[in-house]
Amino acid sequence: MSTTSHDDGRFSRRAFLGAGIGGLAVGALGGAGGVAWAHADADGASALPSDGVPSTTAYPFYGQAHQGGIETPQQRHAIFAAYDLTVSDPRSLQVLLARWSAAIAQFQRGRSLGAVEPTRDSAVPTDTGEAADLEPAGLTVTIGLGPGVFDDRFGLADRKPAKFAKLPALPSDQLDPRLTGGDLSLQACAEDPQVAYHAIRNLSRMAQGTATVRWTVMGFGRASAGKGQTTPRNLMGFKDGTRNIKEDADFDAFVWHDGADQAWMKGGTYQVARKIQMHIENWDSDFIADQQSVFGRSKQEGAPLSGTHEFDVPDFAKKGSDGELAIPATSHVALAAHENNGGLRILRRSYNFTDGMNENGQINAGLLFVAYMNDPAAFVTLQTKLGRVDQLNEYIAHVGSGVFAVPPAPASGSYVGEALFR
Ligand SMILES: C=CC1=C(C)c2cc3[nH]c(cc4nc(cc5[nH]c(cc1n2)c(C)c5CCC(=O)O)C(CCC(=O)O)=C4C)c(C)c3C=C
Ligand SMILES: [Fe+2]
Repeated sequence: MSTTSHDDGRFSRRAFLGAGIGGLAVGALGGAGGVAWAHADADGASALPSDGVPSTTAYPFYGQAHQGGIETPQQRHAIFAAYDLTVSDPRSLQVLLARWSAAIAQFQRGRSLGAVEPTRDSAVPTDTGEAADLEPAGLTVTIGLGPGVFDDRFGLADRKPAKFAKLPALPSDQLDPRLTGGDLSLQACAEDPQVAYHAIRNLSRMAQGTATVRWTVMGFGRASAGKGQTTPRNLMGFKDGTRNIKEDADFDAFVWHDGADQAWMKGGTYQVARKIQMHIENWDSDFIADQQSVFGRSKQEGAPLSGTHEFDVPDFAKKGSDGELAIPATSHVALAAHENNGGLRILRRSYNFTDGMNENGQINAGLLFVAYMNDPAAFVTLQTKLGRVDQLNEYIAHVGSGVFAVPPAPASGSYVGEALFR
């Protein structure tokens, strides 16, 4: 009996996919052999890496050392939103942070804000309802405070952490002002995109009269790996996140704020978000040797060009038989590696995004690069170097940008950032 079709001759979805890859596609390519995906199962059907958390997972919001969505195993989907505050009194900001915190605690438990179907005919539903029958899906919503929170509007200037400021102009920046900055940020991540969407939609609704959405990015697939997770691929087809921060000791050293200059930030961190457009058509027409040179890694395995396996430690001094460095000095990893940056490291928690096609029919897609670190200067140092000479620059453009201070998680009954106002 065939393992790829039903007895009645109907094709199963798996069989259809198998035929597409092994049959139809091969025919269309004039007989070129297909390559089995790393996770293909016995009958050739593609099985996705199964390292997402179960949909019933509900992460606690209160009483944690850190907000969720940072060290949390990276969920498959994300929506990032930056907001402008339209008020200028600290009380309104406090109320918004308190209301957001209470709502996020509900959402992370898989609950709605209130009745989806109120009993009174004239009542407007508090919750929009699209997550009513969905599981919590490992939702985390992370709140960040932009540099504007510490300007003269809210009387909080003396609470600004010493290292926190707007990002400076960086080499190769092609920032669109409409996708840049923000007084507040929300990062919603979940295994179900509708759960993340519901959170941002309802939190934005709650902000009416206090804050307006400035820019958003809808991430549809994780493009970084956390501890124990399979390394996913970005839209350039390369494994992304192989050498990410994964150990607790590295989180302590490079991610968590020690609260030394501002006690309210202890256990918090800084978030850098960049919307990075990819010139995908150019990339797709580049030859493989150049693609691998750009990253300094092989495409299929993700190995450093000095080695064989994904997790081999890169040898940046190794030369090939031609006398050239195996990992080019201007490759992305040679420039970004901690070995070549005085030990400096950041946590990457990025997502692929697509905005469809632009008016010229070109694919409008890229990387929602999100990174966490205990000093934003780490990003500035790396991006100053990358922006100058990274081979990758030919294929990308940084179009959106924001930096946010992320307070620790609130105690039970409190709210994110409460200690800032004490
Ligand atoms: C300023 C920091 C970084 C930006 C911006 C950035 C953009 C960016 N990166 C990729 C793809 C890959 N990056 C990889 C490694 C890597 N990238 C950074 C930093 C930035 N990347 C660091 C610190 C590292 C680790 C370097 C190392 O220690 O070896 C990799 C290789 C696999 C991995 O280790 O993750 C890929 C692939 C894209 C596509 C991109 C912008 C669109
Ligand atoms: Fe990178």
